[in-house]
Amino acid sequence: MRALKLALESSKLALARSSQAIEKPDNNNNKENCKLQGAPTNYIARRTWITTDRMNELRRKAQEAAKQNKIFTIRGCFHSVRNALLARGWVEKLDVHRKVLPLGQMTFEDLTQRLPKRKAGETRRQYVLKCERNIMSRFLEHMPVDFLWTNRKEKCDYIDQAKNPGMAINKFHRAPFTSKEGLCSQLRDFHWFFEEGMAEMYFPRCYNVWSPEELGEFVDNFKLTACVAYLRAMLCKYHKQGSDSVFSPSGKIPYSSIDFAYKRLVDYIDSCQHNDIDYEDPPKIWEHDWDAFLYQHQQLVNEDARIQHDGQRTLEHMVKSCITLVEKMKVHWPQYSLDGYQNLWIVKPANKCRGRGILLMDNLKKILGVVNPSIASKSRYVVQKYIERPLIVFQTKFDIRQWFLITNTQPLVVWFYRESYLRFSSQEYSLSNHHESVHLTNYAIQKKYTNGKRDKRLPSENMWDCYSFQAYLRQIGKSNMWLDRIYPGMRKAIVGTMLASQENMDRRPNTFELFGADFMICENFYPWLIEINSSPDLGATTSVTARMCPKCLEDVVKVVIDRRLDPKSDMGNFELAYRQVVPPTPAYMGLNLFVKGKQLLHKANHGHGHYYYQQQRKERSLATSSVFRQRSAIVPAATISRIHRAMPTFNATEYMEKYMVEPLSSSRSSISSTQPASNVKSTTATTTTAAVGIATPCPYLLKQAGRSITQLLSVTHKRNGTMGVGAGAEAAASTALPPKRQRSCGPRFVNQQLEVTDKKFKILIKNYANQAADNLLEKQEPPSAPATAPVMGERKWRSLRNINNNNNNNGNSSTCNSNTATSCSRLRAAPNLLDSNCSRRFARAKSEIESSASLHAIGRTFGRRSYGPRLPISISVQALHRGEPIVTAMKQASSEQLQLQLTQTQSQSHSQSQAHTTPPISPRNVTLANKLTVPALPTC
Ligand SMILES: Nc1ncnc2c1ncn2[C@@H]1O[C@H](COP(=O)(O)OP(=O)(O)OP(=O)(O)O)[C@@H](O)[C@H]1O
Repeated sequence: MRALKLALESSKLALARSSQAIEKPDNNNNKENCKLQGAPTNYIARRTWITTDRMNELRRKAQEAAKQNKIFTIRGCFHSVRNALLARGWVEKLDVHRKVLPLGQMTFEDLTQRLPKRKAGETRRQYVLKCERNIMSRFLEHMPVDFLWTNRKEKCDYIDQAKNPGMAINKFHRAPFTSKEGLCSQLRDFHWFFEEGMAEMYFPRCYNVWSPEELGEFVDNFKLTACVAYLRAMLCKYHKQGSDSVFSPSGKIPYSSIDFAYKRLVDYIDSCQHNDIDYEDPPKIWEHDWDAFLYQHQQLVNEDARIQHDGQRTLEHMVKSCITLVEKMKVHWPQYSLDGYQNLWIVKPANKCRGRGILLMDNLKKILGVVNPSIASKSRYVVQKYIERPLIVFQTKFDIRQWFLITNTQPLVVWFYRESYLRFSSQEYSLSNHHESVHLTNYAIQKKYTNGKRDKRLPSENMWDCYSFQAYLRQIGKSNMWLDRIYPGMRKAIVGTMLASQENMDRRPNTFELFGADFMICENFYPWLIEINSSPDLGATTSVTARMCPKCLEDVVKVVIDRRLDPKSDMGNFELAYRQVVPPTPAYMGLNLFVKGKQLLHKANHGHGHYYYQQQRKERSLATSSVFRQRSAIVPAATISRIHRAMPTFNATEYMEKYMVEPLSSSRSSISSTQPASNVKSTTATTTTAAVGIATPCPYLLKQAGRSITQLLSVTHKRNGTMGVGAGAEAAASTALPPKRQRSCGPRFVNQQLEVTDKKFKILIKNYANQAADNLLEKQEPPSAPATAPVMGERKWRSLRNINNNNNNNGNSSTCNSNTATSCSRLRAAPNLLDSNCSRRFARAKSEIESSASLHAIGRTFGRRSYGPRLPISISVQALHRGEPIVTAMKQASSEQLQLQLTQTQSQSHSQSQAHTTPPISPRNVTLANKLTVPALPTC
C-alpha cells in the first residue's frame, strides 16, 4: 500500500510538473512560447482555440479529477455512461493513451500533437470538445484509472485493479452463468438455494450433453417425456376429436404402446414416491422397444396415425386410468406446463450467442447425431427442453429481455431493473414449422427476416416495452399477472441464479456488472429463464431500445457512483432485489485448531508414488477425454458406466457386503456343518428335508430368501396392481412420500398428502438370517416345516409392514386377518395405547428399532434403485422428512438379544402354530421357511 501511495504521489507530482512546463511560456505571447517549446507556427495558426489559458484550465480540471479519484476510461461507445460521468465532474482517460511518454517529460507539443481528426458532419464545438478530452487524457497518462467501463474482459484490467483496489470495473472476471453451459451446471443444484418468496427458479430442464453422465440423463428424460406426451396427445385427440380420430381397427400403432407408456409413468411415480427402493429387478426395457415406442409417438403426433383397436375392449376404463395417471404425473413432473405433445428439444452450441447454430429437434437419434457425432468435434452443445406452450401475443412468440445489476458478490447485492422489453418473432407461431424465424425471438435472428402475415396490432419493429405488454394483459383480462406472477417471478429467478452461482464468482470489491436475462412466459404466466447475457445489447436498434438503453446506463451510474456518496440518492429504475445478510463472525476463542495428517499412499505403490499417480491421471483423462467419448458412442448406460470405471469410486454397499456378508456366509457354513446331527435326526421327515437346506446355505439361497421377503414386504408398492392400465392406478400415488426434487427447476407443488405424512416412517424389514440368528434358530428351534413355522413374528411384522397404508386401514378392523384379529382386539382394548393403529404401529416399530441392537440397519439414498445384494439383516427406514438421515448403520447383532427375541418368538408361535394351515409371514420366519423349503439348490 505504501509503495502504491508513493507511486500515486509521484504521478501527481509529474502532473504538476507538466503543468509548470505549460505555465512558463504563458507569460509571453503564444507564438513565441510555442517556438520556445518547438511547436510549429502553423500549428497554432490552425488551432487558434488552443490557448495556454484554456490549456491551463484543462490541466486544473485534470488535476482536480486526479485528486478526487475521478478518472474514468470507457471502451466502446457507451455515450450515456460517458455523459453521465462527465456531468459528475469525472475526466476521461482515453484508452489509447496508455503510458506513451516517460513520466514527467510532457511538453506543450506532446499535449497538442496527434489530436483526432475532424469527422465529416462534426460541428466545430463537438470537435473542440473531442480535442479537449484528448488533451486532458494526456495529462492523465500516468494516473491510475478509478472507473473502467469495458465491453471485453482483459487480464491487464484486473491486474490494474489489483494494484489500485479503489478502481471500479464493470465486468466480473468469472460469471459462469453467462454461458449456456455454465448456467446449466450452476442451476443443477439450485434447490439448495431455494428461499421462499426470495429465490425461486423456473428453468427448462437442460443438459450439458458433452458430459456422458448428463447425456445419459438427457436420453432418459427424453424417453419419459415422450411417454407423457404420448398419453397426453392421445387423450387430447380423444376428447377433442372423438375416439374414431385416435382408434381404428386398421390403426398403424399397436394398442400395447399405451400400456408401454402407462407402465413407464407408473414406474416413474413409484420412483418419485420411493416405492422402488426395494425392487430387486427393475424391469428391463430394451433399446429396440424404446425405438419402436418413440417412432409410434412420432406417428401419433406428427403423422396423425391411429392406434389399433378391435372395438371389443372398452376404452372408457383405459381413458379414465390414463387421465388419473396424467393428473398424478403433474405432481411429480414439475415442468409439465411447458411440455407439449411433440417432445421438442432445443439444441444450442454451448459457447455461441446471437442464436447461431441453434436447432429445434424432436428425434432422439438426430439429436445424438448432432451432440455426439461419430467424428470428434470441438463444439459442445447443451440440450434444453423446448417450451412448446409459450404465451403468445396475437399468435406470435416473444421473449422478455430483463436487465439486472450485481454490485457485490460477497455479500451478494442484486439490483433489478423495473423496465424490460419484449422481442417478437417475425412470423406467426406454429409447431409444424421449425424455422428460426418462427421460434428464435432474439433480435440478431429476426432482423434478417421481413415480417410475415401477422396481426396488425403487433409492432413492426418487433419490440414492445413492458408497459405495452401490461396494457395487453389488461386487454385480455389478466392485468394482475404482471405484478403478481411475471415480474416477481423474474426477480426471484435472478436472485436464485445469483445465489447458486455466488461461490463461483469473483470476490473482488468494486466490481459490478449489468446483465441481460432472457425470459419466456408460459401459458400459465410463469416466467421461465432461458439465458443470461454478460454483454447485453445496449444499442439503439429500435425506438424502444433507443429510449430504454441510455436510461438504463444512466441508472447504472446512479447506483454505482452516486450511491457510494449518498446511499439515499436516486437509483433511477433500479430497485434492490437482494442484499445478503452475512452473519457476524463469532469472536475468536483462542482455540488452536489445526488438521494433522499424513499422505496416504497406495499399498501397491512401493515407492513409485508419482508413477502411480500419473497412471491414475492418464486413465482418468482418457476416460473423460472427448476423443474417448466420441469413440465410445455414448448412448446406453452400460457404456457410460464403463467410462467411469477408471475413476476411483467408493461404493458403501459393496464395501459392507465385502466385509460383512462374506465372513458371515462362510461362518454360516461352518456353523451348519457343526450342527449336531442328533437335532436333525430327532425331527420329522419334513424337518430333515429342511435341515438339508440349512446345512448348505449359500449367498444365492440367502439372496433368494431375502428377495421373496422383500417382495412380500413391499406392500406399499402395490406394484402388481398398478402395472396394468387402469388396474388400481390410484395406489401408485397413495404412498405419500415427499416427491424427489427434480434436478431442473420448475414450479413447486404443494401436495396435501405430503404434508400429512411428514411424521411417518415406512419401515421395511428384510431378513437375511444373520449368523447369530441362524445359530439360535438352529440350536433352539427344532427345524420345522413351513406349515408350522412360528407365528409370533407375524404380528410384529404386520405392524411394521402396514405402517404405510395405515391411512387406508385406520379403524378398519377388516384389515386384521384371522391371524392378527386377536392382537388387534387386544390392542383396541388396551387403555394406554395410542389412538390409531397407525401411531401404535409406528411407535412400536420405532421403539423396536431403537431397542434392537441386534439388527443391522443400512441407510439408503432416496430414490435410488437397489440392484445389488443386501446385508444379512437390513432395515430400510425411509424417514419421510426430506433431508433427514434415513437410518444410521447399527452394530452387529448381539446374540443374546436375538436369542431373547427368538425365544419369545418361538414360545408364542409354538402355541399358535397348530391353528394355522398357511404359514404365517414373519421376516425371520419366512427366511427360515425359504431355507427350509428349498432343499438343495444346484448352485450350492
Ligand atoms: N427452451 C426454450 N424454449 C423455447 N424457446 C427458446 C428456448 N431457448 C431459447 N429459445 C428461443 O431461442 C432464442 C435464442 O435462445 P438463446 O437466447 O438461448 O440463444 P443465444 O444464441 O444465446 O441468443 P442471444 O445471444 O441473442 O441471447 C430465444 O430468444 C428464445 O426465443
